[in-house]
Amino acid sequence: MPEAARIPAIEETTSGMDDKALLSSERGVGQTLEQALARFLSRTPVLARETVVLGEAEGRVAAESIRARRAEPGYDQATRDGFALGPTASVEAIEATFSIQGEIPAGRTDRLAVAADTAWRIMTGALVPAGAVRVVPQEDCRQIGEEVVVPAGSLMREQRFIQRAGSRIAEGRTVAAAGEEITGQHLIWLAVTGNDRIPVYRRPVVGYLCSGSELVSIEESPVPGKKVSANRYLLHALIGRAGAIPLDYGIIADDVERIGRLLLQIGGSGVDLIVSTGGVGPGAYDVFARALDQIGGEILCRQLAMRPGHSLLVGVVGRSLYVGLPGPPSAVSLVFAELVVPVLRKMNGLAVLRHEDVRACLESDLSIRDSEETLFLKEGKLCYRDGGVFVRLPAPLETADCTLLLEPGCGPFCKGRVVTVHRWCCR
Ligand SMILES: Nc1nc2c(c(=O)[nH]1)N[C@H]1C(S)=C(S)[C@@H](COP(=O)(O)OP(=O)(O)OC[C@H]3O[C@@H](n4cnc5c(N)ncnc54)[C@H](O)[C@@H]3O)O[C@H]1N2
Ligand code: MOO
Repeated sequence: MPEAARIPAIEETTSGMDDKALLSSERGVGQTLEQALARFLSRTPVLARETVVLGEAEGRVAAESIRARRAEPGYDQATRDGFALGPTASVEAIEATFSIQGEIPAGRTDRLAVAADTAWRIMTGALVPAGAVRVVPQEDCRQIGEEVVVPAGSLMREQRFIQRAGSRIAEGRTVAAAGEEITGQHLIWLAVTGNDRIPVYRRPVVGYLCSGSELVSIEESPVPGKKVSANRYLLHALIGRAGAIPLDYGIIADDVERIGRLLLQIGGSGVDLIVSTGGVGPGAYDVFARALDQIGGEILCRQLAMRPGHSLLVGVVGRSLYVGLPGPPSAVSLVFAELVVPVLRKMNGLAVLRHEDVRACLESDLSIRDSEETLFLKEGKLCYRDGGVFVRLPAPLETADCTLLLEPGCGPFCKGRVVTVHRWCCR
């Protein structure tokens, strides 16, 4: 278990708020998503750096700008199987004849040269001999014994089928920028430019638990009144896709003392973030806020001016950040995407924390109560046609791919309205 990072002291601006807003914001009640996220991020540390071997770098975030230690390609290489030609005076003629000096397969390293009116048979990726003017693909010429006949058109073609040393990546050029996620393409560029040890940020470790006395594990057949903890699987996937390491702390009953003890145990174990689902609602079973109070945890936000997310808790337990998500699985995925993903992106060291805003046209009317205070989040399904971006609610059992953000005071949300959408990416 990694040593937990120190959580920064809170530092935020409260200017521009009236007394009532200030009071409620201090208690963390009724904040907007933006305020809650700013407060959460202000307490989120960027994790420590470590070095990984290139084979393990995919999906990690570069902790500094990584430069080409050598140029790519490292030598002038042929990009076709064919003939590397020396200069010839007979470009004006219909064709020119070159005598073949030998063959250069890929991997041959001796320094060769090509004289005027001669050619080397050459393979794709092989070192081009000094003095070569161009490579002509084999299908464009005729080999007759020890000679090759090349038509004039091929001798004048703009494309020379030689990739010069350093023409793709010059030595010293940035291959991956600090704060950028290392992708499969970066692996190619890093490998060819001699980068085998990659400085990255440590991945966040996220402990998760699901609360609810109605929850059972998948091995059990639930009797009426009980249900399988689907959030267990959802959270595992969401955390992993956000570039973090998920640790399952199981199902826990709605019991303040037991929850408090478990939170203390997880908070003391060095995880970076604790995520729970359920037990943050308004009723008598609002157990997490009470547990946090009992164990001396800090509450940063609760009950956002947002649905889902009206029931929600953000806080600090020991040296771990904590977020208590609402119980319904659809609320879990929406609030996770909007509030938790940016926090994990910051811990991971990513330069860009937020989802990309997409403007999309509603495909049908949405029956959402018009509200002056509440932001409504809905799962959406994007589609692209006729050069436009459209969004609709997913059909039952259809997977969603975005969050629809229905801003307060902007309704009614009728067919044809353009709304903001956050497309879900891997992190
Ligand atoms: N009088 C009011 N009641 C409720 C309100 C309200 O404003 N006034 N808000 C509702 C909303 S919205 C939500 S969200 C919930 C929040 O309550 P909790 O966070 O305590 O969530 P639970 O009651 O524990 O669960 C809600 C729902 O989700 C199911 N659930 C919980 N955990 C899981 C799991 N791991 N896997 C699958 N499903 C789970 C749970 O059984 C409930 O059906 O409060 C509303 N009530
Ligand atoms: O509080 Mo609920 O989170 O609106 O789904």
